[in-house]
Amino acid sequence: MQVPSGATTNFSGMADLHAACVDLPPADETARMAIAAREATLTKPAGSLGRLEELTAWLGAWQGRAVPTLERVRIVIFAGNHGVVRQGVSPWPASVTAQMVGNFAAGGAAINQLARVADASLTVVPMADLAPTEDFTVAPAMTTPAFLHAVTTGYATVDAETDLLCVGEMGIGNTTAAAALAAALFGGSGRDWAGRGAGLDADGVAHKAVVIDRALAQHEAYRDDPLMAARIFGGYEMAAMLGAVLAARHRRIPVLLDGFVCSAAAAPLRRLHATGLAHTRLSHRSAEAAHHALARYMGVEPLLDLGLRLGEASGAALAVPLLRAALACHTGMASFADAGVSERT
Ligand SMILES: O=C(O)c1ccc[n+]([C@@H]2O[C@H](COP(=O)([O-])O)[C@@H](O)[C@H]2O)c1
Ligand SMILES: Cc1cc2nc[nH]c2cc1C
Repeated sequence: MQVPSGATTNFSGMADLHAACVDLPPADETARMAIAAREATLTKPAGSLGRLEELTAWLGAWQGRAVPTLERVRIVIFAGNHGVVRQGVSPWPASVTAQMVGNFAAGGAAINQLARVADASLTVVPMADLAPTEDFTVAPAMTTPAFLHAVTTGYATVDAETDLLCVGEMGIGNTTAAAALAAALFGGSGRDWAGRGAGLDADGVAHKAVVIDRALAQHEAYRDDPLMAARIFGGYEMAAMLGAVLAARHRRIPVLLDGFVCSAAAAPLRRLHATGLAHTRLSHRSAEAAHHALARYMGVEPLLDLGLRLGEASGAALAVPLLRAALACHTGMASFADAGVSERT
């Protein structure tokens, strides 16, 4: 694991953060056009590598390179605990969050194996010493300073020398936070957004939906304010993911989002700006039932659909070899002219 770099951006107020979320740099369209031009010369029918072609162009457009690279792939996992766990919304005790952070450090988690396969570095950032947020059925999950501090921490974790960032999380109870945040951002009730999380049964999911409905009724301030919604219903690790995805945008680093929780954490950027998540791709569709709807609201199409419901950036890590394959084709294939292959009539 690597030690995160120190803070370079400090969001001192919600207005500061809001400004950073709406004043966003665009991709490098010259690089995108150069990649499309080379793609058209390669020995295959135009478009026959499907979404792989678009992925190469996306990588290069955000890296600002006509020849994209995947030398420095970094996975960052943020961990946090949730006060709403006391409402009985998870089948696991909150202590598992810290225990899994220990497991990440010891190399024993799924993500340690997947990061190695992806040839990616892995950084784990425990948030707020793993103290829980407030129970958001009673009070906002975070105070404004605590929320901004968590966003700033996530922002500072992103190393500018990164070719691709994979973002993920660990936090018992956070599928409830993600579901409540999704409802706050896109509408609907607890029933629409509550799912099995880390293994609830049907009765548990029904109870989780009631808890979410109570929380939505408790708060008003989130309406039409996506950042306020993230403060009220999110968590420290979710705020940090928001900060990391935002930092990547300002540094023009392409991002692979992970599952349901990661998507909900990043979703305020989509609500605040039509192209707020253009530098990201959704790595997979989680088995969490509402991820399908959330992806649709966010206007993103998952790359993989493997029935994963783990979190900890596992889906993002699994999509890295797919990007490496796309890039290998783009950089390694011969052109029609070089290979002496006839072009179509
Ligand atoms: O992000 C997802 O798609 C996802 C789906 C199901 C479970 N999780 C993980 O499970 C934990 C949260 O589950 P729960 O039931 O305690 O809310 C948390 O550590 C997440 O990383 C994550
Ligand atoms: C064991 C365990 C591992 C996890 N990894 C991410 N979320 C998790 C939740 C649990 C319960």
